[in-house]
Amino acid sequence: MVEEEGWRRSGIEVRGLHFAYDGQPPLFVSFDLEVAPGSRCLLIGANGSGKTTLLKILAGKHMVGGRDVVRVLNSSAFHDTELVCNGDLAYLGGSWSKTIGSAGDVPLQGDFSAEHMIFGVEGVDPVRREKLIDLLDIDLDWRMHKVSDGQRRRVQICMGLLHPYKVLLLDEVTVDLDVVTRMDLLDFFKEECEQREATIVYATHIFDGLESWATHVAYIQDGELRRSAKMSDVHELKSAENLLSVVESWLHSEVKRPIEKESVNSTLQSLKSSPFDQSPFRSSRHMAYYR
Ligand SMILES: Nc1ncnc2c1ncn2[C@@H]1O[C@H](COP(=O)(O)OP(=O)(O)OP(=O)(O)O)[C@@H](O)[C@H]1O
Repeated sequence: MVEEEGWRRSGIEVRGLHFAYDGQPPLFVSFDLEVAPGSRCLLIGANGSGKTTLLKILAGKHMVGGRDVVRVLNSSAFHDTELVCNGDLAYLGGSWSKTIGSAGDVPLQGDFSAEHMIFGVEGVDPVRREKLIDLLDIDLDWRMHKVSDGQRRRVQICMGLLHPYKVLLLDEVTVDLDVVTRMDLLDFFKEECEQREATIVYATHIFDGLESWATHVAYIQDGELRRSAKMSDVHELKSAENLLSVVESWLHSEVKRPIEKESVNSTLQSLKSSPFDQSPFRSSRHMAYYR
């Protein structure tokens, strides 16, 4: 996905990533990924393929080897904590109570108002805040313990976007939104990428409207990057009806690969007894650190 000279100074770069959950076989082995600044990259894959794990690694939530393995905005995603603290790197995930971008760990289900939550985030440009409240159609009087899942999600998204991030990692956050809000939000993201050269990686299983929204696609299967391309270079899209049918065909072809599955098993077997076993990556995964 290298598009311009010097993009490494401000994009995402993953080089030789190794990662395994404690006691599990490796999920990522020598994994590489590049995302140029200003990209809107769809992260696609079957359930369990590793999307959430990858986004959390990009968000600096897992320690993975040295400073050069996962670089975001030319900093180490894990080691350079100011990336998150200053709002440059934002992560919006599925949980209501986990970290919300730079807003920290905030529970979103107590007896308090949406206004209390949103206005509690410090150092925010009031114009940007009004724009987001309007875009997400948030009633500031909502009591957070009485709202619907979709309304709570809107408040979560609003809080996560209050600071003008440079890199935004989205893990299926639009799933509870109604179609109008989802499309308005996608338009907002597009504007952010085009006007500020923000970079977005978006993991989703909902493909409506994404053919023209995304600039790039990264498709992973069992922790392996199978495709990484500009949307305009995905030749199947030219003949298929929509992105959904293309992704469907990719997922179907995964199931039809028994021989490769065998080879994955033998690869895992050989990894267990390979020098990787003694590598620093192995020891770092046994010290698995989770933020
Ligand atoms: N905390 C954990 N401990 C051990 N294994 C985990 C943990 N979280 C995820 N996994 C495993 O890692 C693999 C990748 O999971 P991950 O959540 O990254 O997949 P995903 O692509 O986001 O899936 P989905 O589309 O269902 O959200 C799965 O096999 C899963 O079982």
